[in-house]
Amino acid sequence: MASSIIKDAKVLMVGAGGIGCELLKTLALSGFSEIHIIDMDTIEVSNLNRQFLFRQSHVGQSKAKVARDAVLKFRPKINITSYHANVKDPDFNVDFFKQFNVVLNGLDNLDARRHVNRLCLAADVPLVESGTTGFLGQVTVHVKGRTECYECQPKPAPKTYPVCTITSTPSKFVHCIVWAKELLFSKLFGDKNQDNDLNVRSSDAASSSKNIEDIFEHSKDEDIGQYGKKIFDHVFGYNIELALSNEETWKNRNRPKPIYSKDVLSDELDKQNGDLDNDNACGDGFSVSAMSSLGMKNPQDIWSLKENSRVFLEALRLFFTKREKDIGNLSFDKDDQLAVEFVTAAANIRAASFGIPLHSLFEAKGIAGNIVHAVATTNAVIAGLIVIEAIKVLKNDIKSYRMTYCLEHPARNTLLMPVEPFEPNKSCYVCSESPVLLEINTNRSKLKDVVEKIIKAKLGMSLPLVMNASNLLYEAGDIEDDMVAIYNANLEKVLAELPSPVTGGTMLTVEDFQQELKCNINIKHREEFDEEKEPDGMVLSGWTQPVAAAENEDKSVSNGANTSDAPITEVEKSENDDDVGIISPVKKRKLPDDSDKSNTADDERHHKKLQVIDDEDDLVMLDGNLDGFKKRRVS
Ligand SMILES: Nc1ncnc2c1ncn2[C@@H]1O[C@H](COP(=O)(O)OP(=O)(O)OP(=O)(O)O)[C@@H](O)[C@H]1O
Ligand SMILES: [Zn+2]
Repeated sequence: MASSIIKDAKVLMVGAGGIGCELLKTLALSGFSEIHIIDMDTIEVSNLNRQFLFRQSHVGQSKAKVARDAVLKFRPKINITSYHANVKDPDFNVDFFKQFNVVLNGLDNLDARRHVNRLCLAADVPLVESGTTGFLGQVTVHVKGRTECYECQPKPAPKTYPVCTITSTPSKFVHCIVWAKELLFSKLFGDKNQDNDLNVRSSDAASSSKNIEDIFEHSKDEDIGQYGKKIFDHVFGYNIELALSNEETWKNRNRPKPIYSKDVLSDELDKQNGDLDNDNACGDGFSVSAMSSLGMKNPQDIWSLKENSRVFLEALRLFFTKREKDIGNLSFDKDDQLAVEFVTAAANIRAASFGIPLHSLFEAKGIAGNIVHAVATTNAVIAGLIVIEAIKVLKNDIKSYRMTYCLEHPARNTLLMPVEPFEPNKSCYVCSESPVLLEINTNRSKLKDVVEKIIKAKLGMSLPLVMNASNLLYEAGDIEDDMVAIYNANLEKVLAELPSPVTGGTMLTVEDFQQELKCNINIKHREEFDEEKEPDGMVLSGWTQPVAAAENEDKSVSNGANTSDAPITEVEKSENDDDVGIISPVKKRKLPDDSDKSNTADDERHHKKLQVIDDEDDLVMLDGNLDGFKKRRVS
């Protein structure tokens, strides 16, 4: 029988996807009887394999509503209110949040998570946050003033690669994918005005950039088969030869092998690549497919170099014959079959050239689309943990709160790793009152840089307003010229008044129109910056910088990485050989050492050897030889 704490609780769930479906079911079966659920999406066929409250007949309908109806069928007496809406809608404001005892997130992106975190802080409602990526998952508890908020630890930027690794010295398949998707694909089918580093290395040789442009340009009367081979030979043959001519580069590396179309496709040089007579069979729009036109069926097959070359040329031909109107506007989309085929083939040919193992279309698509396939069981485990933490929160049982990590490679039979939550980060720009400190050379830096680099990129404020006392210094959006002039004059005045060198400082207040967030930035003037360490000529502190281990954390926190614009070389966690199951929480959120004898009786209980405890306080205990930890845990 459910206790009254559970029965009387009013709960808000955000997200009715993979985690959300499991969570709604578990809440209902655990005795919760007042549940509100927000989800902005409609049901897609691809959701049905794991979002078990949905059926084929529901495709196209609101997730929140269908989830509600499905659960009411087996728990007809409880109240479930569904909202088919974005949680960022202004209707869901601080007052809306205040009516709930706890908020439970089952989201898939950083942006919405941050938004809910900030609203929970503003409304002073506890948040149980969650995420899964394949076999990995975690549940964390965030209670204002007691534990870290969701943003106390900065989320690391997506992994990026140096441009030269991508353009000249790939060593992993993922580098070839980035090259194929961000450089070659964009060059051929994307916006011609965009900068593109495709020829970065070859352009320092004799060839002028004019010539290079000409090569990629397709003139109307040029035979498309010939054009395809010309591109092929240029990027896989000529460019590689050019790169090889720089001996320095290859001193400690394996030399790549140039590949020309005539070598790979010698026996069919004059044969038409695809089956032209059968053109109608390969569809229109997103359904156009080089694989089907070439009679290739299994996306899990690893194609030979020859097959990749045929797919490359056929996909290119199909783009120019069937998708002509898209050319110039395309950016890579993992749901665009022809784009995935082209990128797979191009990445594989490049991989062959550099002696890197080839991959199937299925694998390449996962890497290119940063997809980690969802695992229904992980979602179910995580949903169960969310409910356990929610109950502790409702009981105000602070000592028992746990952040729990679901591991991919359980060590010593430990699938779940509970960790005590940490205290709020005193210099968190979201939940703490203390201002962020920004040091810049105020004679050189423009407010625009500050807004772009710090406020947008680091603080994640998208439509900011920057004030100095009551003077408006910056406002995002379309602003009249005379207003801009006034802002600039205000800014100059502020900067001119700044003491130099660093003393005092000036407080700017930043507000975000969209997210109910305000942040104070204390600006101080500084003359010199270390160009290597501080290339932006500005330093933001009073806010914990990402730590080395954060890279791994990204893997566990994900379930939808940052939705913000990614840099060109962005690549994320889907690459297999990086996914070796090292879970950062072990590194970052260190568990208490066995020798940490300052334990209370309660702590002692948590240091026992591995065992499963069937009371609701904890699931699995760890023994561990883990170093001491710096941050203080909530006690
Ligand atoms: N800002 C938002 N407001 C409301 N709901 C959101 C918001 N952002 C994400 N969601 C919802 O969170 C859910 C996340 O679920 P999940 O991670 O299973 O993703 P999915 O879109 O269902 O599946 P997949 O991305 O794997 O195809 C989705 O149903 C999505 O609509
Ligand atoms: Zn915080």
